[in-house]
Amino acid sequence: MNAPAPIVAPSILAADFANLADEARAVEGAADWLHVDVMDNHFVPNLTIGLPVVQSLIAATSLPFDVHLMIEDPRRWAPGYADAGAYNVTFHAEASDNPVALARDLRAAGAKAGLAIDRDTPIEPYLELLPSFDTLLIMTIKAGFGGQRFIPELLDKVRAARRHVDAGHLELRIEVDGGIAADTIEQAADAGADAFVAGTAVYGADDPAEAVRKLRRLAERAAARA
Ligand SMILES: O=C(CO)[C@H](O)[C@H](O)COP(=O)(O)O
Ligand SMILES: [Fe+2]
Repeated sequence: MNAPAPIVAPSILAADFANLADEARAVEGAADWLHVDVMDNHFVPNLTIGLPVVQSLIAATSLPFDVHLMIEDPRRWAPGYADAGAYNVTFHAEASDNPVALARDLRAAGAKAGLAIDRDTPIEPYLELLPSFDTLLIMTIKAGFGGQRFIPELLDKVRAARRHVDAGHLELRIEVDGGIAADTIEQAADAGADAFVAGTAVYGADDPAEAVRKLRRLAERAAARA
């Protein structure tokens, strides 16, 4: 495995929504990216925040934004997040009929392009698309809600993706999202993930920045073993 240094991305889904800017700033200096879950009450049953709030948050913090779009019709909405200055914009494979075209649009707008794979979607049909992407987000839960239990069986998709990425010498982050915490992050890193979203494990902790640092130490330890 040739994974680069691990990235930890706290998810503000688990933060206090009345104090989002402060919650974002609480992990500045510790986090690599800030993960923002955009849910539209159609692609998933939950509803969170949209572009105006993300624009304001981007202006309020220095962290690179990792936007996870759990929405229908991403071709209509995703480029707006790239235009707003998001570092990485990830949309779901299940919601897109032409993922490569949308990845091209996102890159043209100056963002990294991410493809997300939900719990029940096999990875194999998408492996050949990966050269068009910078990030592959593999859900380790069913997309839609924070605070769910990590599903270790889904790491088989991470292993398959890691084999493909390494064999093809692709420059692509393999990100896991859902139930990532001190007791699960090493399994995910061992499987080949090198970017880790954590909501509850960070914002449910007394010291969110220290929780991020601890997760990174565990991921680094696993990467060193590999
Ligand atoms: O995409 C998501 C849910 O669909 C969230 O990013 C994810 O749930 C993070 O929260 P937690 O770490 O609490 O599982
Ligand atoms: Fe997410």
